Amino acid sequence: MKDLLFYVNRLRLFAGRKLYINLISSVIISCLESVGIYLLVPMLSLIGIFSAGTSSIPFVSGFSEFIRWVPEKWSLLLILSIYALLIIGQAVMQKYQSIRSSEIQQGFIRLLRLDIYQALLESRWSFFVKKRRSDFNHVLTSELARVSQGTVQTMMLLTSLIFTVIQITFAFWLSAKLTALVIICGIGFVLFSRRFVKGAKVLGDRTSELSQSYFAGVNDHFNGIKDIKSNMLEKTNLNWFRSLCNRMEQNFIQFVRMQSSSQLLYKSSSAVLIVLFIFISFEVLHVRAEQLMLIILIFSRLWPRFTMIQNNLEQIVATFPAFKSLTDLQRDCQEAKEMALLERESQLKPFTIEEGITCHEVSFRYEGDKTGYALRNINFHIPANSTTAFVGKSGAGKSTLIDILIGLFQPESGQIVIDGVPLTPDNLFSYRNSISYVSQDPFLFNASIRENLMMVEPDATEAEIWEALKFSASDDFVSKLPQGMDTIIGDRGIRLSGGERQRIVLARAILRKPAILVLDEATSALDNENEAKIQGALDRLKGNMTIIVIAHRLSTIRNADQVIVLENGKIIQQGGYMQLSKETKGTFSQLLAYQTGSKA
Ligand SMILES: Nc1ncnc2c1ncn2[C@@H]1O[C@H](COP(=O)(O)OP(=O)(O)OP(=O)(O)O)[C@@H](O)[C@H]1O
Repeated sequence: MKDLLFYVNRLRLFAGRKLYINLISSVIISCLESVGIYLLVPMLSLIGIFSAGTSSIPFVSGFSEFIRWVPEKWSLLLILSIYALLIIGQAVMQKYQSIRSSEIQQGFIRLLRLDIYQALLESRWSFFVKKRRSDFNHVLTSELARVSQGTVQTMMLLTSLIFTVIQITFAFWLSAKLTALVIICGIGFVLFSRRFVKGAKVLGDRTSELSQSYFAGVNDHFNGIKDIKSNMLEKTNLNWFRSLCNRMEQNFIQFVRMQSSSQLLYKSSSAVLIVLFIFISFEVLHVRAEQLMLIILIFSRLWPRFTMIQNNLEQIVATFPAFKSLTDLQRDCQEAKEMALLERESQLKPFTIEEGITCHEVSFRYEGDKTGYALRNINFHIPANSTTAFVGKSGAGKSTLIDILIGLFQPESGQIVIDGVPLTPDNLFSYRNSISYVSQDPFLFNASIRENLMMVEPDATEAEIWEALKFSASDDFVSKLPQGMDTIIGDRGIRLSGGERQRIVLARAILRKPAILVLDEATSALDNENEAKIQGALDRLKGNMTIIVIAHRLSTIRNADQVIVLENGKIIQQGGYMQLSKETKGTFSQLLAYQTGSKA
């Protein structure tokens, strides 16, 4: 409920004048409708259905006075024309009201989407390490749609309530006793329907859980489709999916069943109430026929509104979990926020490295990891424009150290110092903006090669792009593609081979002309020939750029200026390649022996 009110308030702040105009339109539409109903009495009495005694009804008496001034043969036409004008007026107002409503709704969805997307983009890397990606998809698609639906339902509820209050006021004016009777019955009904509202809440919670599992599952399955196929897991996954779909189907049917039962009870009890109402009005309260007719007309217009209020309430309650998911994610994002994008952009200053990067007494532990430190007391210096390679067995801490070096994680203790200045939130984004990072599993977008390259450097010239492609030994294969650089490469670059993907990502990294180039196993998918070409290109870059490499294949780091060997989160060896390869003991010589096939 608190979350819903928060979003309703946001809607109020966002839509402002439009929302108030809509609410005022609802008031006017309801008034026009009530006047239209009242006009039926003089109309029917002119036709001869009611006696002249109808003038005792409020408003009608005033109108009868007015009509007396009009020649008799025109009076019926006048009333009919006013009636038609009232209906046309209502229709025109309803048209603009529904256009405005959809403008408010769509604008509000856009606002929420942008808000959550920006908040996610601005969140720290550690936040993404903890969370499931599918949860973001789920909130951005399914839950956001439910939140917008819930907000609209709340607006509709408000409109229905305004309509109801106005109509009831008119009815009170007509006959206080009869209206009081109807309201008492209405209150009884609302109390009775509370259990349906509770049921809607339970089903709403379950819908949210199921749709979260659905998103997570589908996401996982299609990300891992190759493993599923190659391990013959299709049947297991299909069974899981089938069972989830069944549960979703049952949940939805249960919701509709509950809604239909509440409708059935509502309609049957309404019928009983109307019969009782008419009986009491005639036999006990001795109400006049025309008064009773007006009251019945007003309430027959109101019944669908009551049903709508009941439906709106159930649906709003069913969307409570979606409101909660959205506020939870927004709160988590807020906590994990690094800095507003705009602030960040204004802070980007040209960044160069004159002396080098120093890692001083850095220790790091993953959140909630009770097994210990991933890195402990790490110290080293990377001179500017040199090449440094990190090696070590799997799980030694190489990737974690790189994540700290590029500012994605903050060390638990110790610091990263650039040219004698510690890395702080003030210089972090300029520093990061000067880094090109190529990961083990590089990401390419489902777009053309040109678009993939230019997204990091929109002003790059054709010559610069080809130069980057040449550097990464990609120019040959790209020029042979059917559409050359404009060839679309599929999801994550699936239409390219692993080695081709790595080479395009390398070209993208180099196109930015970064101060620091970080290659995390970036050449692992290349054959010897292409690896040699890239090695040659990297050698040509030596002295112009600070290069940091993680390598499993030691042949790729022969020309590194220094090699740092990690084991269990600690530096155990450090020196030039030649120097370390001469040592007969230690991890480096073991790794070298495994790779050259000789015994350590
Ligand atoms: N997100 C995480 N949460 C908790 N622990 C993690 C996380 N990522 C890595 N670790 C742990 O931190 C340690 C260092 O991992 P890291 O990925 O840095 O090693 P690595 O040397 O890069 O390994 P590899 O060569 O296999 O990629 C390992 O013990 C690993 O289990």
